Amino acid sequence: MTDTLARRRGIALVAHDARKDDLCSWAAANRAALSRHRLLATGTTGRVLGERAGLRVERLHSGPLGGDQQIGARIVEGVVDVLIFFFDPLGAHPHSADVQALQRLAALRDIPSAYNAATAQFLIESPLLHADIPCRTVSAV
Ligand SMILES: O=C(CO)COP(=O)(O)O
Repeated sequence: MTDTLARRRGIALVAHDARKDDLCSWAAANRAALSRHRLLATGTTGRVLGERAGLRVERLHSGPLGGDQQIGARIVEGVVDVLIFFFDPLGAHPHSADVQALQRLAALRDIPSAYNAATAQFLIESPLLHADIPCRTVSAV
């Protein structure tokens, strides 16, 4: 299938502060592939992706202010096909309950999810992203 026929997916991008450099580097390296999709992100992540990777991103609220929950709601609404969440495995966060809830919904709804660049690369290169079939196998929970 050619790129022009590639299906447009909803890709949610989130990074904790300690991982924003990693996410921006990964996103900049994959800018062409990412820009074919509908991107949404928590507030600060969306801003830095725009500034540093040149991507057009729908920005929700900042994570600690409810952005993770907004991404979770978008998952439930069915507009997120892929979650890329570079969380900080070494730090404590005041909104860790929201982070857990987002990860739980992603698991519940069978959303392909990446928590690091290695897995994100698998997802962005997956033929599933470009095929006219659902990314997930669970259609209704
Ligand atoms: O805290 C976050 C995810 O839990 C990310 O939020 P920001 O993108 O606003 O920094």
